[in-house]
Amino acid sequence: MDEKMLEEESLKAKVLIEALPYIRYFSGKYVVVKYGGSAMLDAELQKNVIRDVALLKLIGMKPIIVHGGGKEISKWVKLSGKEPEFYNGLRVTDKDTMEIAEMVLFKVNQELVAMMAQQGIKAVGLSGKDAEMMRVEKKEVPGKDLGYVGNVTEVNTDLLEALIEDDFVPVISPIGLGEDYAGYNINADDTACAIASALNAEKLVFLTDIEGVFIDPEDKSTLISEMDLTQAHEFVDKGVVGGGMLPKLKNCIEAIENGVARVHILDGRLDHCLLLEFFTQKGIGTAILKDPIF
Ligand SMILES: Nc1ncnc2c1ncn2[C@@H]1O[C@H](COP(=O)(O)OP(=O)(O)O)[C@@H](O)[C@H]1O
Ligand SMILES: CC(=O)N[C@@H](CCC(=O)OP(=O)(O)O)C(=O)O
Repeated sequence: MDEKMLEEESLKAKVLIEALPYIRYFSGKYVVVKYGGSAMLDAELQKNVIRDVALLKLIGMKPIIVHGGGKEISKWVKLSGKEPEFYNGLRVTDKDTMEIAEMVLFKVNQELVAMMAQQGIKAVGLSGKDAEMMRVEKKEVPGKDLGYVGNVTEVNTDLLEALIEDDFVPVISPIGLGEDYAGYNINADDTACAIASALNAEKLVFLTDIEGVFIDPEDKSTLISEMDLTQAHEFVDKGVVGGGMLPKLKNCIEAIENGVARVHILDGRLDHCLLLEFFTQKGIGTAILKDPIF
């Protein structure tokens, strides 16, 4: 080996050593990864994300994937001749749209399951209907009927825990079982928050299409790398965050208040974002933590 090669190999060894305390800490713990549709840009990127999740599993963590697919659902709604409609970030879901959403989410789910298999990991695709895992009530908002949109009322973790105990990785789609036993469309961030809370997960990671939470999204120097609950509440109340980031940050707060130890918002378009977040001292994106940061 020449000197340059030796230097490169030694750098790899250093990376592994830096990862050691994190591997030890997270081993055996539940980590929920919310993989949003906006971060599923192409097959190569999806493969990288899935490979990272496979690695987390192989070194002893208990990962659970909750996926979205909003963009893909909108594509198929348009192909059916309708215009997708959203109200406060939630899809207005009539019966036909629900049928499309269930078909599309099943397809996305099974693609992710197959990609996990390609990495040698046994993954199982589930929706909230399986074993009544996620029960929902119809979401009521003043002045608008959202149709088949659900609020999670109960998560039954028995099936999840049994699967994980048997070494399977659950891949969950954001569909819940209604009081009328029909399928309901749930926002995927809400789904991830509900699952992570019910499992008391050590970590919940949102993979999205922006580097993290910004004070001003137009000014990249204003990225917040860590915030505590007080700051997160302030950001929501003072309207610092808007768009899709607002419900996401509210979910982060709810997850922490429900016992999830740490929540992260990362740019899922960045290659190996999960590894960079889990195994480096500085991490990437925005971390929301329970206790004040000194
Ligand atoms: N202060 C902010 N910091 C970061 N993102 C913000 C902020 N305010 C609004 N946003 C918007 O929130 C979006 C992320 O939410 P969303 O599109 O719902 O993601 P996903 O589809 O992954 O769930 C970003 O692309 C950005 O345009
Ligand atoms: C009620 C509601 O809005 N449901 C979402 C579910 C999918 C989702 O949230 O996907 P992303 O994470 O990719 O946005 C929808 O129909 O788009």
